[in-house]
Amino acid sequence: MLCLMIKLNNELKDRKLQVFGTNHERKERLKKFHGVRSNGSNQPEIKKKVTGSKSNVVDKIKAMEEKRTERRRKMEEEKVAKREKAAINQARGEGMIDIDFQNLMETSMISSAKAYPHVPLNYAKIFVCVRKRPLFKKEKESGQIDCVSVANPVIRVGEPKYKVDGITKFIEKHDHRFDNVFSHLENSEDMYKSCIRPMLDKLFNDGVATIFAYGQTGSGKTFTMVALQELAITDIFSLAENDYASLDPQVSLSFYEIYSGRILDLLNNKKRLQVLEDGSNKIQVKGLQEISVESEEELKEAINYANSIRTTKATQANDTSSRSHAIMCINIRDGEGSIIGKFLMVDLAGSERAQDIRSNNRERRAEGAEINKSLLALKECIRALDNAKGNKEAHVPFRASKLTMVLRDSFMGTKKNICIGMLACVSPGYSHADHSLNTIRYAERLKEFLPEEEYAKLASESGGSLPKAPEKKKPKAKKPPVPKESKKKPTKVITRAKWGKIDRVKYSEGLKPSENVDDDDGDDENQEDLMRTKKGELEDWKLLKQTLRSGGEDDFIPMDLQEKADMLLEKKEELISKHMKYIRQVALMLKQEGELITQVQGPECDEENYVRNMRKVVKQKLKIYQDLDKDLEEVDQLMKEEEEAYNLANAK
Ligand SMILES: Nc1ncnc2c1ncn2[C@@H]1O[C@H](COP(=O)(O)OP(=O)(O)OP(=O)(O)O)[C@@H](O)[C@H]1O
Repeated sequence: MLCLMIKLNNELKDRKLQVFGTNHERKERLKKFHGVRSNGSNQPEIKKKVTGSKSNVVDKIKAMEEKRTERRRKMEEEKVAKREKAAINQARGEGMIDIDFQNLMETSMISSAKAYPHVPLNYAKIFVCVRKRPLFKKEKESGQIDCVSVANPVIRVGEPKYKVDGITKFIEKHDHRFDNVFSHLENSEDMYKSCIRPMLDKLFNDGVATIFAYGQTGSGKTFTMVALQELAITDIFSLAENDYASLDPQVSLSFYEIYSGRILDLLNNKKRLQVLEDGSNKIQVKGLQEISVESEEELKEAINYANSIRTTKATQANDTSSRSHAIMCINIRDGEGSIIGKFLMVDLAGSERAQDIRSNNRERRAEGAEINKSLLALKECIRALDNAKGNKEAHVPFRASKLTMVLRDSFMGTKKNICIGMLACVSPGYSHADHSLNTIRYAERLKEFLPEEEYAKLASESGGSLPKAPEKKKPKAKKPPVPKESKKKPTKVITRAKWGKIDRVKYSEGLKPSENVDDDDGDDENQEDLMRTKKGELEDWKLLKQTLRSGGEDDFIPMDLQEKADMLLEKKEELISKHMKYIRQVALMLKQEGELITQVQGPECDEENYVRNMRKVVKQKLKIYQDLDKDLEEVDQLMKEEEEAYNLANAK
């Protein structure tokens, strides 16, 4: 053992190796020096290992380099493709578009191959359609991308978004199904054929057909309504003169707008009207003019005129943005003058105006609050009607807003054939995606839609086809017609329109339109109706708020602000009408004062009479101004409260 150790030590020393450790360790050290593996083989174990790993690393590096080159090649290709696309966009006159989003959007569009033919909408009492307007040149120039695609009855909004990393772009797709949807390639005639034409027979058969156009400013509501009106008028006259000639139908028109809670007659110098509910629960727009028309041209001219004087304001989206709800009502009366059918087309104010309730301008806030309330009320009325499934006892909260109040007959009148159509209009630009989605969601909540299989069956039975022709450019809107006063042929005007029989008054050139209307101020019966109307409005609005709250739909509405804005608007209206009444009274008193002065300065010089009567006048005036001051103080206080509610809502 010792000998072995000495031998091993010597060998180790000869080879300049270290001599510590056990004999086994010494032997291993020597073996290692001679390149002998511990299993006894002569294979250079370690050497091989080193050589193997080196080749792996080289392979890996090579693969990585290849990948990098491929990645660079792809990036370069993408850059070139982007440059090419940008050049194409530029050549088309389109602005600086985000090419990534443009590419993503193009691959996210719904395929029109999936589209069903449009279904004629006489199968439903309530129908809801969506129309997408084309992207305008100036929108393309400003870098807008089309984010809306259509495959009837589905509409898809692609919402451009960033992932949480804040860099990666993606498109969130939102698909929604309706009764019919129309792409920008389809024109108003396509829409008319399936949506409006099927309901016109109802107008001659104890029916009320009401069409609404809903959507954001500039989405094409007025464009659609005007085109549909023109087409409908031609057919209404054709039906009246041919199919239903035996009824001796008479066509008449009324046209008014609701702006900031005020009802203004568009056929009578925007005269302010009142909506009142009488003792027998009939809703009347007091003093509304109804013009009896003899021909298609006369009707179109009157409608053009009314459309041209609507309350509008230029916005970024639209040169003439409507701030009011416009209600066109064509009445069909039989030879006796009784109404046999009504056709209403309601061009609603821009839906995003409802958000003006948060504006920093009080007037805009008041407009916004009113629009908000009326659009919510409209939604609830249509929904209630859909849920009622024909149950006449079901409560429809039509009194909740002026808009729904004047449309009572559209929801629950005595007519047999009621039909409601909602045409939701959307703008295609991606910066409007939010608004387009809001419009679509509003429209979607109005009714329950047919399951896809049933729709498919209906569509295949209808035999309709999907028109693809690009929309022809419509001629510019006609100039407002010559005011009625200077028209050569006098038109018949019907005052005090009633739902039943009417009394006709010849419209003469010398007569100012306002002279046709009664002034009901100070009328006791009127006051009673007014109180009833206000009470009904408050009750239904309260009910509507409860419904919204229970459905979790009031989260986004600053209800306190809405309440205060409503109260302020109401009080302001009351104040102004009182003030006007006082001015008339004071004017009478001034006349009386003048007479008293003349008398006291005259030869009779009855001073006692002068003093006695002047004191009466002064007392009356003091009372009037005290009353006025009280109302002014209330309005002042409400303005402060409304301002506080606004600050609170915006602080949330
Ligand atoms: N389908 C369409 N095809 C071609 N042009 C359209 C279409 N829809 C709308 N337009 C054009 O878009 C512009 C805005 O349309 P329109 O006035 O109808 O919008 P709106 O929704 O009524 O807006 P507002 O609520 O502000 O009144 C108009 O110049 C109109 O001619």
